[in-house]
Amino acid sequence: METIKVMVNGAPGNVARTVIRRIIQDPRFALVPYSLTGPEINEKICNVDDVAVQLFLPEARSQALAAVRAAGPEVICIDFTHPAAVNENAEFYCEGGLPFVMGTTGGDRERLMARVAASNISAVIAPNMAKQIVGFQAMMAYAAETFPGLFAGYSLDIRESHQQGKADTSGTAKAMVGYFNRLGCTFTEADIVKERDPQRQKTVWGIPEAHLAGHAWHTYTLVSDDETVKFSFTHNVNGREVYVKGTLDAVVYLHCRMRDGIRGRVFSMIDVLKGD
Ligand SMILES: NC(=O)C1=CN([C@@H]2O[C@H](COP(=O)(O)OP(=O)(O)OC[C@H]3O[C@@H](n4cnc5c(N)ncnc54)[C@H](OP(=O)(O)O)[C@@H]3O)[C@@H](O)[C@H]2O)C=CC1
Ligand SMILES: O=C(O)C1=N[C@H](C(=O)O)C[C@H](O)C1
Repeated sequence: METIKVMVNGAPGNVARTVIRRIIQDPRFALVPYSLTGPEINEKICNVDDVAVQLFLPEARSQALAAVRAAGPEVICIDFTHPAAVNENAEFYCEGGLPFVMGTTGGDRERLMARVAASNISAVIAPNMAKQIVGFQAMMAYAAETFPGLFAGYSLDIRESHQQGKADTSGTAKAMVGYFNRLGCTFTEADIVKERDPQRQKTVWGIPEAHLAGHAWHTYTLVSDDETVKFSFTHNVNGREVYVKGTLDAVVYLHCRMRDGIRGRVFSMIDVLKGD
């Protein structure tokens, strides 16, 4: 069986390390043991189980590219880094001819899409790789397309809680705003209520102490104008494992699309889930 070569960027960050650990164990993949890292990182190596991953600071991207090229052709990159790195990293992938799965949220998303469209590679870009949440997004997309204005007149409340270090508002919640708008709700991304205080997360939200450092809780609540009807949708994730399977599915999907000769295309996780 042919293995897919994969570079994971964002080590020693939480999601990157979790993804690396699974890739090492999965015979479908061969880890390219290099990782773009953040400006605050002093270590040169990130050890994951018995594999040493060499870290490259943002200013050492050209050395990283040379190392990746030496690993052979057709390397796919996975990006779980930082919102501030999204566009620069996308530039690195597009210039380097490296198809990529972008799990990192934030950055200038329009510029990100346009850069891929103008490039010689394709990418999977999605704010959430958890397949069951992607399925929920697909349901929302169907409802928005099929029943526009269904919830006109309803008030909407969106609340999300993540670990204290999360730099941006939930990308998943932002994506949901678009569906709710098409369903008739007046709401902007700025209206999303975000929680980053561990004390409140524990006492008000009931988030288990063990997961204060890594969780993603979201609730969307709709109430009719006369307050006689209420809908509530919740997805609460503890830990990081749920994102890994979807991410690896995305790598396989992207590998196949590149083999099909498709270039300059941005795929979503809904595309990956459908497997079209
Ligand atoms: N799509 C999805 O399903 C999911 C997406 N995410 C997203 O993934 C991203 C990472 O999340 P998480 O692992 O929890 O975050 P962490 O903060 O744990 O890890 C991010 C890592 O990226 C590093 N980094 C910062 N700048 C750069 C850069 N220029 N190039 C490479 N690496 C850099 C950070 O280093 P430093 O300490 O120096 O900043 C840190 O080590 C976030 O945007 C998050 O929202 C998370 C979970 C699921
Ligand atoms: O930072 C996180 O943890 C997560 N980020 C993504 C987002 O911003 O939506 C996905 C999930 O919520 C976890």
